[in-house]
Amino acid sequence: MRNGGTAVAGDRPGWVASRGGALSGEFAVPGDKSISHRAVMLAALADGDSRIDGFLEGEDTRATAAIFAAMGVGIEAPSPSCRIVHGVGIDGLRPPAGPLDCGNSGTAMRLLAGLLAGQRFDSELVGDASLSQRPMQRVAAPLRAMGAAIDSDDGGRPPLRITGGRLLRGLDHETPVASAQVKSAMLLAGLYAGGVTGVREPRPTRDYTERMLAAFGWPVDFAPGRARLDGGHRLQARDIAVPGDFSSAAFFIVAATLVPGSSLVLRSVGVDPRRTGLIDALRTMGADIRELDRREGLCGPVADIAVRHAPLRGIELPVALVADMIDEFPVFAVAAACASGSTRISGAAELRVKESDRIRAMATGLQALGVDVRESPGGMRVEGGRLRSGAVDSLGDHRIAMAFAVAAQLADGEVAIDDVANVATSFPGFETLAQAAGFGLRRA
Ligand SMILES: O=C(O)C1=C[C@@H](OP(=O)(O)O)[C@@H](O)[C@H](O)C1
Ligand SMILES: C=C(OP(=O)(O)O)C(=O)O
Repeated sequence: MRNGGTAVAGDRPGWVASRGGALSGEFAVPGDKSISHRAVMLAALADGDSRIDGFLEGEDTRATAAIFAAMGVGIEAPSPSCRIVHGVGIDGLRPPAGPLDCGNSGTAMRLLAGLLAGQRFDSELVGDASLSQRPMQRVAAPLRAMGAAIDSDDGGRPPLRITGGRLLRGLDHETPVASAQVKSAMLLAGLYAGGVTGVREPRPTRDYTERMLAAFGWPVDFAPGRARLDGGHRLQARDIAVPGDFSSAAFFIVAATLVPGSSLVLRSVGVDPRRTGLIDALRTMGADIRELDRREGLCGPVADIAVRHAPLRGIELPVALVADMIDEFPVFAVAAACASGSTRISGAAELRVKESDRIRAMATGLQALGVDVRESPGGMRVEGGRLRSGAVDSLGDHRIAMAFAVAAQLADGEVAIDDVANVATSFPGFETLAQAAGFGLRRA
């Protein structure tokens, strides 16, 4: 992790990626990032010990675990991807000795802003260079309306300084952007608030916070696009099995779809509809993707995903799918670049405030590989065609780096991808898994 925005020389490892061959194999991707963050948070605040299996050993989720350890929560790691969390109870967190470092993770910072607003002690949330540029006003403003004291810089960016000991009151809030992070921040503050906290969203987003709070015994009333809870309850420890992260599986789903002769099975992936808009989009374009052995999990259905190569044709992406594939646009842009005809993405301006400006990063990188791409404020138009060799900058964004590793599997020559260290924030072991599946990929 690069702390406090101080990237040091030699801290920009890169890849050289090129056509491998048909992709094959049956394997699992690491645990879901969103669920792993929430599992640590709720288990920390619960009464009793919780075991988390399938925990994502990524830098983002390890940062969250380290933050709770810094607030007095005992967390054991008996084996990789397993955590035993000794919950301290809803009011049991202790004041941290210094700033709490969220690293690269917007989810950690925004959810913790809500949770820490309700504590009796002061705290400060900091992040790396990328996170320090991301908008926090979207959580700070409604939390202040609940009575929280949160200080940021003039532009509403981190660090966030939170004054403890405030009496919070419930708020009925309509979020202007569809954001599970904003909704979750409100709900976590609502645990400590008097009265009812309600959130309504312009489009439904992932409801993991709601489902998991309910599973830990806190009464929550929720349906797609809305959630309500009141303060004054307690959380009971429980075990959590984290499914594979659909957003990590997405790189293999697109790669196997695009590379002729490919056939892959990805085991035990979370396929909740609020996450799988990419499957709907790719199927409309002609993809051959099947869900096998679908079973119910705590956070929605889990399935094995079978993908075979199929030629794609461009589409006008329905805006209704945007929130359900919000983290998949980098790799979706690659699918669009390899489809026949043009693909139009709109209504996705949120992509500009992720780990990088993902519209700009994908448009620039694809143009460097000879693709005809035109940016718009809320998306882009991509003309499908051949990809040639070239050099692209991931801008330190994990999903941009992995998306271009996929693009290289279709390119006419080598693709040099700069600044890939942050792949470890969400997908530790990507390189090894990708090589084993047949990717042409090596360290620069
Ligand atoms: O709640 C979550 O775990 C997440 C919500 C999404 O962010 P927004 O809430 O900003 O859309 C997503 O992009 C992020 O990777 C994880
Ligand atoms: C946007 C992402 O994560 P976060 O907001 O937690 O940094 C992501 O993983 O693509």
